[in-house]
Amino acid sequence: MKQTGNIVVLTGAGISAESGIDTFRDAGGLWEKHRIEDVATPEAFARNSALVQGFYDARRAALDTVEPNAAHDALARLDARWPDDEKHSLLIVTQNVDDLHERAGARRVLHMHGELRSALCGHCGVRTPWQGALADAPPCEACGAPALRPDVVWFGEMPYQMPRIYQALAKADLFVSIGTSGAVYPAAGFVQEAAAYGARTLELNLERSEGSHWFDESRQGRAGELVPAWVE
Ligand SMILES: CC(C)NC(=O)[C@H](Cc1c[nH]c2ccccc12)NC(=O)[C@H](CCCC/N=C(/NCCC(=O)O)S[C@H]1O[C@H](COP(=O)(O)OP(=O)(O)OC[C@H]2O[C@@H](n3cnc4c(N)ncnc43)[C@H](O)[C@@H]2O)[C@@H](O)[C@H]1O)NC(=O)OCc1ccccc1
Ligand SMILES: [Zn+2]
Repeated sequence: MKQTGNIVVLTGAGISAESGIDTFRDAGGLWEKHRIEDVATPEAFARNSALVQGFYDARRAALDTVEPNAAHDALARLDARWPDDEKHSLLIVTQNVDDLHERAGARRVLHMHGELRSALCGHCGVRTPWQGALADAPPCEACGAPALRPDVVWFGEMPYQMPRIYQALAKADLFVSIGTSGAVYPAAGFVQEAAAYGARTLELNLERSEGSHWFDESRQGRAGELVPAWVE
């Protein structure tokens, strides 16, 4: 059995569910209230930017009403004690656009689908930390274009930092997936990528995900219990 030195953790909406943030596909989830095509594609933004800005402004505002939960805290503890040297590394790749990993104290976090607390200029690409609404945003400070949009990856757009993610998957000894349904690519394909390079693969999820059969082991339950138990 390969010694566990290099760990990649993939998280999805399920890890933030116990903090009170809606998931996407569960009953009453975001995609029940909004059609993906209407709020999470570049075409939707071009068609009706006010609707899309409103969707993300509401989610950004909701961040002030929630706190990290025991699963975020446990990953932050792992991040604090796991070495970072030629034999050890840890990367938390999240599909989530919330800031709960960082608020729990985790540092080695990569937001592959972007962040609510950031604005992206659609004209010059400059990113600006953003707290309030974007609906009535001023023009971009860098280029003056009225083109500020949520700094999130929409369907059909390339996720962020893919080369860094594939690099980490290629050297991973252990790949752990937490709170994700495995319905959205390329994230849903990471387990196969890691397994192809010989990593052990573990799923921690409320129910078996669409890609559950790709994992060496799948544990069902709430992240708030499963993750602290796994980390300790
Ligand atoms: C719908 C799907 C079929 N479509 C795609 O995958 C598309 C198209 C596609 C690409 N490749 C393919 C291959 C096959 C088929 C389709 C495709 N992918 C794309 O468009 C991607 C971009 C996709 C990103 C879109 N943006 C998001 N988010 C940001 C915005 C926003 O947040 O609004 S996706 C968004 O939805 C996904 C939601 O999934 P989950 O997080 O898993 O949430 P979900 O609700 O589904 O599940 C929650 C799970 O938690 C569990 N759970 C619930 N409570 C708990 C609990 N308490 N504890 C534990 N578990 C729990 C539940 O049981 C459940 O299993 C996340 O990724 C999330 O970020 N871009 C792209 O492909 O670019 C080109 C490319 C790429 C690479 C190389 C070359 C070219
Ligand atoms: Zn600009």
